[in-house]
Amino acid sequence: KRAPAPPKLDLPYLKFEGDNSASRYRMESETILGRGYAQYTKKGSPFTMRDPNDPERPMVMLPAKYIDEIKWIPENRMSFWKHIDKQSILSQIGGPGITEEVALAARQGLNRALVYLIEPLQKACLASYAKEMPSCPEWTSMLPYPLLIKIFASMSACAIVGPELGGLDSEWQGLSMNYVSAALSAPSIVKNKYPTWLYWLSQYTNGGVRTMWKHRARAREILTPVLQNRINATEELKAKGIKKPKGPRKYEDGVQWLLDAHTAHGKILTPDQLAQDLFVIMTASIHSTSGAGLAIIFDMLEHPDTLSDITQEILEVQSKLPGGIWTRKALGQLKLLDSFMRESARVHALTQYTAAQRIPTETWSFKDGLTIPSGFTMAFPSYHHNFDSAVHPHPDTFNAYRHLRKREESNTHKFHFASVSEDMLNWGAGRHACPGRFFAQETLKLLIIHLLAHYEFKHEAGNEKTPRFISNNLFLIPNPALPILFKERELSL
Ligand code: HEM
Repeated sequence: KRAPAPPKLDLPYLKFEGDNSASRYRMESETILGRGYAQYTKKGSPFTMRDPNDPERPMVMLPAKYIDEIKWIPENRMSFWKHIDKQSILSQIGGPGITEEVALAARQGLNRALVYLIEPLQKACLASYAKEMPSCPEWTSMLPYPLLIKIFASMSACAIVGPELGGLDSEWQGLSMNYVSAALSAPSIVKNKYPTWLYWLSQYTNGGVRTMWKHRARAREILTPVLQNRINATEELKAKGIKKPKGPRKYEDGVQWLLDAHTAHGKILTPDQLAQDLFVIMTASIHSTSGAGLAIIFDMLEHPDTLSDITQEILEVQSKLPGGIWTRKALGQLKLLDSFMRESARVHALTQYTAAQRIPTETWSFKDGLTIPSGFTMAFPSYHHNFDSAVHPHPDTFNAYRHLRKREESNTHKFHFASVSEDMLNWGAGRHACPGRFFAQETLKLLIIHLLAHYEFKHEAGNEKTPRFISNNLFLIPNPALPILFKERELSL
């Protein structure tokens, strides 16, 4: 029996004149979003357009004024995870899904421990550069994106699985990266080949999905002793009557934080659940952070005028660091670099045209009467919000000092790269606002410090017309296939 057709929405529906095909949306959805923003959102009204993840229901684009009303509504009424499921169907084919414990582990465990993690992250960053970056005494052409992925992955492994598994050539590194690429490519193949009610079959018949299940099983095996170590360490503290130790515990890593989060919710963490939770953290973090990093590099090439000031700022802070070891406080002093990173995030919206996507699980009415039936995806057009002159004066100018000036003039605690604020919706909002954003901020800074200190980089002649950014449905992705020239330099930091 067919499900009843979803209700019709009494809201303007925007589409392309003439060719209104799915492939046109893939390349040009920004045009419709831009039109809708100018005509409706900017004036405080919603509009709808095709939802690339739902052929039956359009997506509702909301003005920013509605965000406060939904940002703290619990997940079971206003779901972010259902949006992720619609987008990637991962959890329907045996892949990992976001859970309360994953969010809690990142929000509390990771963010509290971040202050202790900077030194190991710096070491992992340097070791990974030494391994992955080819020698380049002369200008040498390279693809920066795979490099960024490898370096960020090895930095995050040291934080996520800790010392036993996080090493550079560890089995975990290869396994988890292979899992993430299978998990990113398998869903679209399954979506194209199977009807929704046969998705479950893909674990037996589809090579990519089978690979995911194989990696999940192996991860379960290698995580079993690591989890036991964390359980033992927690028991030891308990036996000594220590509830909250001063300073870092024996283990401060994803395995420990997930164990803490499960315990806090009265749940037992199994090795299989641990594998899934770690994989979802990696899936959420690797390409998003590497993409933001690549966008920053492209912007540094496009707007080199502030690079000498940024390098000078790094030199000044670094010169006062004992042993050249960075701390969270010292990274926080890189205010111009931070402002540059936030400006890059403003103009490229951290790779997504929309933010704070939510699906109401029951009919939802806003205070002014706007009513959205369950199952429809609502989102905020964050990219166009970033280019609204009422939000950011002279929005078409890339101004590396923009957010630094705002910090100086109004509030030093706001407008950092990782700040969630009304002027930038990229990190989402409320209970689901990205809990990994501070980690992304600090890892990107460490990565960029090393890059600026040891390399010059420039575009290759002849590729001026190659697009720097590519639109894909509601994503804006820095071109991963654009090579850049690198050359080693001696700038002593
Ligand atoms: C530049 C890099 C990143 C970007 C652009 C990004 C972006 C986002 C966005 C837009 C959301 C949804 C927020 C909302 O709708 O309110 C989100 C959620 C999430 N992110 Fe990130 N993220 C990044 C890095 C990371 C990292 C490094 C981690 C983990 C270490 C992480 C873990 C998560 C998790 C677990 C959630 C779900 C939170 C929840 O549902 O409560 N992210 N991220």
